Amino acid sequence: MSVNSRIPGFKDSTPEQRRSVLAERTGLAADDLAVLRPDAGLAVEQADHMIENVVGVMGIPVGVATNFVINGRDRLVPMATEEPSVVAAASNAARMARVHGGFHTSSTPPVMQAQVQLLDCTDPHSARLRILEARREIVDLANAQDPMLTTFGGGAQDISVRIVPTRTGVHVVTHLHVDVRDAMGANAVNTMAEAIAPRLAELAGGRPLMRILTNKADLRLTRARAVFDQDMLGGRDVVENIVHASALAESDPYRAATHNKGIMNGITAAVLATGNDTRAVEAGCHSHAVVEGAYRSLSRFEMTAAGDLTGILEVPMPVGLVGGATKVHPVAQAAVKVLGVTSAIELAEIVVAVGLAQNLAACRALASEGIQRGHMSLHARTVAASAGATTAEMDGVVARLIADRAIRVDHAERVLAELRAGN
Ligand SMILES: CC(C)(COP(=O)([O-])OP(=O)([O-])OC[C@H]1O[C@@H](n2cnc3c(N)ncnc32)[C@H](O)[C@@H]1OP(=O)([O-])[O-])[C@@H](O)C(=O)NCCC(=O)NCCSC(=O)C[C@@](C)(O)CC(=O)[O-]
Ligand SMILES: NC(=O)C1=CN([C@@H]2O[C@H](COP(=O)(O)OP(=O)(O)OC[C@H]3O[C@@H](n4cnc5c(N)ncnc54)[C@H](OP(=O)(O)O)[C@@H]3O)[C@@H](O)[C@H]2O)C=CC1
Repeated sequence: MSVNSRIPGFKDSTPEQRRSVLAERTGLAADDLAVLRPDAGLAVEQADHMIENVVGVMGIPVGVATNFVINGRDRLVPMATEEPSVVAAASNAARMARVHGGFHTSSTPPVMQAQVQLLDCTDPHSARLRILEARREIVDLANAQDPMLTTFGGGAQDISVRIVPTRTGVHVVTHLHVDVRDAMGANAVNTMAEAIAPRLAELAGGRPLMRILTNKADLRLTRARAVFDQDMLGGRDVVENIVHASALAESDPYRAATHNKGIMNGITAAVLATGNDTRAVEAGCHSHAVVEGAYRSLSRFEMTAAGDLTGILEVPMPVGLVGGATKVHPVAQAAVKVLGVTSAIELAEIVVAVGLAQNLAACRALASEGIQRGHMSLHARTVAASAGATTAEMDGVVARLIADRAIRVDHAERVLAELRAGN
């Protein structure tokens, strides 16, 4: 179903009103979104089947970013995060990209890599070639572990072998390249790694040790690109300043760390909402930011010939639609339905587009009025709640905090006391 992701005023509705607008815009039945209701969500009994020693469930806010157009299709994007202004920022940037066609994405095939570490090889360079000569045998042995994956058109495709000098000697490290289709793929490739390790050790004349995927999933890349409107950004000066901000993040690891955190604000929120492995995605993105030994920004912004701003982001994006928590967490299931995705690649491309949008919104704020106006005015609600404001008191306290330009808990407590005393 084609969605219209442009919902002006969505921000001023109540959660219940937003859920009904969401159902209407996506064509989903109310039941599909029932898990988002306050009395629903993940039950403790369900959680007890997901992790160990369960004692309860922790609720995380789930918002929906609006305005996204990705490869010509409108998307409403569920985002799970505790941080104020993140969902607003993503929606804001998507609005600025919309006028120039929104986001355009692409991906490599979903190839994950497992590593098998071999120690004590007396002739590591010859060992490497002996392993490569047995490529077909190793790939077939790996595929014998997961025949289902091959029926989906996936499975082990290739191997590569690296010689890694370490302080405990030279290690021969074999990478098994596995197309995991719509899975995130960690369990699948780890099983294959354990299965091929003995044969690799025999070929190399070494001892196998680590048999595990690498989260530096640089054969599973997803890219997003967009043009953001000069006028909506605030004019040519703002465009030029964002390019300066990008240039610093490309050259300075101190700035790059926060620039990339801004990207992950969007990526991690969308990954969490769909029940995917946020740690795997973050490890992949941050390891991908190291280029020629230096940690740099993951994205880049340039000015177009027309004076608008174009941004690109290319990162590993190991997310799945089958397996992991995605299939068992009810809210993740609802999020996947709202997204309307049917493949892991489709999900990955939406996630990376959100990361680019998040990055742009932050850089635009920083390159113009500064981050605090927007961020803190939304953070004021959290401050008011920390001071004990009820829902009925919230708007009054927030308005005073912003008017007094004092978005602090101690001031919120004073304001609350005044309001309650009838002043
Ligand atoms: C916060 C805004 C969006 C306000 O920006 P604004 O211009 O005051 O917003 P507006 O009222 O003009 O609304 C513009 C659009 O923003 C969205 N929007 C606006 N308000 C809301 C809201 N309440 N709820 C939901 N959506 C909202 C919404 O899409 C709206 O348009 P609509 O769709 O309604 O036609 C802007 O100032 C902004 O994007 N700031 C950036 C905030 C940010 O990046 N937050 C992330 C946390 S800071 C951080 O950790 C990252 C950082 C900064 O360190 C990274 C880095 O250093 O690079
Ligand atoms: N990042 C990390 O370092 C690590 C992460 N993990 C965890 O591993 C989990 C993800 O691993 P993953 O292998 O995806 O989990 P699963 O094993 O749960 O799911 C993958 C399996 O789903 C089946 N499947 C069904 N349909 C498809 C399809 N269309 N495409 C692909 N597979 C399909 C296949 O199994 P079959 O062929 O048997 O049907 C496949 O092996 C996450 O929970 C993650 O947290 C675990 C270890 C380390």
